[in-house]
Amino acid sequence: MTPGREGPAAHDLRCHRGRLISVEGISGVGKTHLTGQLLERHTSDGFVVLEEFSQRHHTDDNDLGRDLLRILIAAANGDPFLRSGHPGTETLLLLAIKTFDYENGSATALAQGRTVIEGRSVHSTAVYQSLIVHPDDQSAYQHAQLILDLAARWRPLPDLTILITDDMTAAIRRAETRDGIRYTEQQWQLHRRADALFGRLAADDPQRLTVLDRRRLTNDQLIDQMADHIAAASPRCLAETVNRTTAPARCSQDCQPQHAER
Ligand SMILES: Nc1ncnc2c1ncn2[C@@H]1O[C@H](COP(=O)(O)OP(=O)(O)O)[C@@H](O)[C@H]1O
Ligand SMILES: Cc1cn([C@H]2C[C@H](O)[C@@H](COP(=O)(O)OP(=O)(O)O)O2)c(=O)[nH]c1=O
Repeated sequence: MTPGREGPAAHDLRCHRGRLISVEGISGVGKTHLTGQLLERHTSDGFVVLEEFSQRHHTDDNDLGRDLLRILIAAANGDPFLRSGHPGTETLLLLAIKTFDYENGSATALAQGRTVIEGRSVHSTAVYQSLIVHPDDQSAYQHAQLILDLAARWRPLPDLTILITDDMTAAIRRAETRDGIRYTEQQWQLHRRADALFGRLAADDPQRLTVLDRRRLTNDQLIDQMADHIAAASPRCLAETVNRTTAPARCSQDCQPQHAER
């Protein structure tokens, strides 16, 4: 340690764990498709993919995260937005699932230096749960920040969130075709608000959230840019800061702080 200093300043901390990445965006935007193609092209990069939230990728594996998801889906009685009428309970269970993902799988993979990609992570919970609770967009936005802040107290936020965007109608129609369903007007409205709220959260935190717009990029460009952004992402050892409040740093188990190179 440098004489006369008590320790490294927060901005001097560097992390040795792997990168924690999430892929977010409204239904049908291509998260699963693009992540699959990314993995096919980067087989040697040691990526670990988690898609715990997905109701379509739901399997019978016996673990706590999937058990919690099963309970949520059963209680929601077919509602694609997992609404059982108890939004606080749902939100805490969804955050419990994401904390479980971290404790059960991601933490070990990250400690081994591997890159973990979460298909939908805490930003999805923040967006959809706050929209359900708050009919007005400003209150929903503030509530989303609270949910992110709460999440960051229990597990690290992703080092990088890739937000895939597209024409909203085209994306939702793809999800309808894929799932063989038709969303109601009220559900379309929720997708519309989710699209806007994801965008607002991304505009607030451009260092953490990168927007890739399918309207402006070819498929190959999208996948290349996802790979480039992931390669450039740095694992964060710093205390997570959301909405100007500081949650405890959660990376002490994953990495050793050291002096940054100057
Ligand atoms: N670039 C693409 N080319 C062909 N099909 C695509 C493409 N992107 C998405 N799709 C299809 O559109 C549907 C929605 O994409 P998906 O990746 O499942 O979205 P998400 O995971 O974001 O909900 C799927 O049936 C998928 O196969
Ligand atoms: C994570 C999360 C998802 N959802 C909704 C959004 C999506 O409609 C659905 C997620 O299902 P998923 O299978 O991940 O959808 P997609 O691949 O189409 O993006 O659950 C919530 O309502 N609340 C949440 O906290």
